[in-house]
Amino acid sequence: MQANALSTKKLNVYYGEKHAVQDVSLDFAEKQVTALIGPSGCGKSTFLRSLNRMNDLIPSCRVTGDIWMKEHNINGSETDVVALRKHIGMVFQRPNPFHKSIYENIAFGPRYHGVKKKADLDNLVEESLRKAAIWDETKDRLHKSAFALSGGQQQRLCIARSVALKPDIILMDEPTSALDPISTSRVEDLISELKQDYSIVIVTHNMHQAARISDKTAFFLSGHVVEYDETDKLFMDPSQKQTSDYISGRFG
Ligand SMILES: Nc1ncnc2c1ncn2[C@@H]1O[C@H](COP(=O)(O)OP(=O)(O)OP(=O)(O)O)[C@@H](O)[C@H]1O
Repeated sequence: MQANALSTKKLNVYYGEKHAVQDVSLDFAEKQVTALIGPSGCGKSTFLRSLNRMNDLIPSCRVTGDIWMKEHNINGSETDVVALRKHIGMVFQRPNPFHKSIYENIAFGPRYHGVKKKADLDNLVEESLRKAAIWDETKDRLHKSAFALSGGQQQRLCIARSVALKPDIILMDEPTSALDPISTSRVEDLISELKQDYSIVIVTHNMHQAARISDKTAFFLSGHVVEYDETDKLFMDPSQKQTSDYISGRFG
């Protein structure tokens, strides 16, 4: 049986009185892509952001329940969230490179975490850009601004920035929704390659995308998980009527 990279047990998320995520228990297998789908406002992003404690940054937000990474429950006050986010990286909907050079976008995080030698940083920059399939497009302009890259290239740079910290898990919140079809296809190919080394959890509104790139899919509705299964099974033979109504476009 495949080991889990991360598991939630009865995870609940509240914004003040609003109960946005309700009793969600999910296991994310190592080196697999798991897609979170569901209509707007059903709690996918809120759930995703809980997994690396990004919701801590929202004052009204409260998260209860367990998030297990190996034998550690990371949803506790003793968790060092900066160190945690090194293990669980995040890529956002809109590419958000730093106002720095391509090289510095990658080197910044590892340097902060203690990699000081230039040769080590050079290697890490190249390795990360290669892993994110953007080395060939950037190798001759590493010291130019990241903002000179196209949107699709910036998103692959952001993935490289995440990879440079050698995470175990990469969370992606609609990473292609701001991209054109060709850039989307490149990022999808990249996700399929990255799963050889990383466990990936991706929120997507695009059901074709979920079907193309994920191994497992969770269907969220009104803060609950209605169904969680192998992607092929969930799309071809869902066990819940709400799932079949959603994937056939009857609502959402
Ligand atoms: N910072 C916040 N403060 C208060 N309520 C919030 C906040 N962020 C999200 N919510 C509410 O929590 C619920 C879940 O939102 P969330 O963004 O997680 O849904 P989603 O499924 O990711 O939606 P979408 O697909 O539109 O991004 C919604 O009702 C939303 O209005």
